[in-house]
Amino acid sequence: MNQSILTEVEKQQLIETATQALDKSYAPYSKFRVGAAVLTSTGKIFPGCNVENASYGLSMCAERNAIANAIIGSGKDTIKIKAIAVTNSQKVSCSPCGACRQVIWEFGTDAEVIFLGNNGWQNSTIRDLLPAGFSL
Ligand SMILES: O=c1ccn([C@H]2C[C@H](O)[C@@H](CO)O2)c(=O)[nH]1
Ligand SMILES: [Zn+2]
Repeated sequence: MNQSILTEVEKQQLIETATQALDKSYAPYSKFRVGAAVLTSTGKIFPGCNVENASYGLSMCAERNAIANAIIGSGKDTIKIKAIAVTNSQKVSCSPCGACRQVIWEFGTDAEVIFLGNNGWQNSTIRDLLPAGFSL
């Protein structure tokens, strides 16, 4: 468990936004609803949910949809991810998948990652989850 760089209010708002995003999830195939929320360095929070497809491999994770939403909603060339929270409808331990870790890394090598672990909310960093992430 890492020390959080967020205020308690920021953390609760991020978790609340990720939890609300669960209701928007489109997951008729796996029935595994995922909600995520990105906190940018400007202090704004953006939600995302997983969106599946009948062609299963085209399904998109909640984390990457939240990042896309943050980019669209930020109106700047790029964003900096301060933190990302992720939760799921089954309340099982679930950290971002490998693809999402690399995409988080792209927009915040110091990002905090808050996810539902085995014993409730767990704090980590993208550096811990993705050692030696790829950058150009
Ligand atoms: O971190 C994760 C892991 C899985 N999923 C989605 C993809 C798919 O729709 C469903 C089951 O894998 O969960 C996410 O959104 N984020
Ligand atoms: Zn993913």
